[in-house]
Amino acid sequence: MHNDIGSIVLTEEQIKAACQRLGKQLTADYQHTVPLCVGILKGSVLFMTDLIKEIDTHVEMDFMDVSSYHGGMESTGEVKILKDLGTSVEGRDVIIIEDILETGTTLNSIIDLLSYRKANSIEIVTLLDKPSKRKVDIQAKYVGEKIPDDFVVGYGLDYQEKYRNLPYIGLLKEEVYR
Ligand SMILES: O=P(O)(O)OC[C@H]1O[C@H](OP(=O)(O)OP(=O)(O)O)[C@H](O)[C@@H]1O
Ligand SMILES: Nc1nc2[nH]cnc2c(=O)[nH]1
Repeated sequence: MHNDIGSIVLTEEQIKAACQRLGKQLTADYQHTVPLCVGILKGSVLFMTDLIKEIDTHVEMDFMDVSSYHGGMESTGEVKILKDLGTSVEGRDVIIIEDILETGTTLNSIIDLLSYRKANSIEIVTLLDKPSKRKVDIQAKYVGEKIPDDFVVGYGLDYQEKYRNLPYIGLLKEEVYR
């Protein structure tokens, strides 16, 4: 598996530092409320578990599975809800936790849905942000790292469902795609 990686984009140490920094900001910003952290499956699982350990105040967690990618590398623009929340968001302060924000299609539809369900506030935390690929005007308040327009894998992010268990984020060698 490691042999398929051509270069590293974020090391384990850089990921840990990003989680610590974001965790501190969230601790300060959510002192007076108990936010509902919503992890977007499956990519955000590794990031969410590391991030919430760095939040030093009460939080609750739930998950949604919303898919706009179907095994390849390009967004189809279609968003399907595969698994919905088990918690009501009405009146809640929601923190959406994502591994990557790219076109914004996925988060845009989730925000629309949670607003319709009357969440009190909705903020986005994303480990990675690819602003150059944005199609929808959407910004994350909390960003781990801005990255260029390359397809990354690892730490939750897959290529054809593999590489999610890499502890760092990297680029695949060209030959892996052939
Ligand atoms: O900003 P966008 O262009 O919408 O892309 C970002 C979304 O794409 C990935 O999810 P994916 O649908 O691949 O599901 P996965 O997390 O289960 O791999 C990623 O986890 C984000 O949810
Ligand atoms: N694995 C992976 N999924 C994505 N979804 C949106 N961008 C990416 C990316 O760069 N890598």
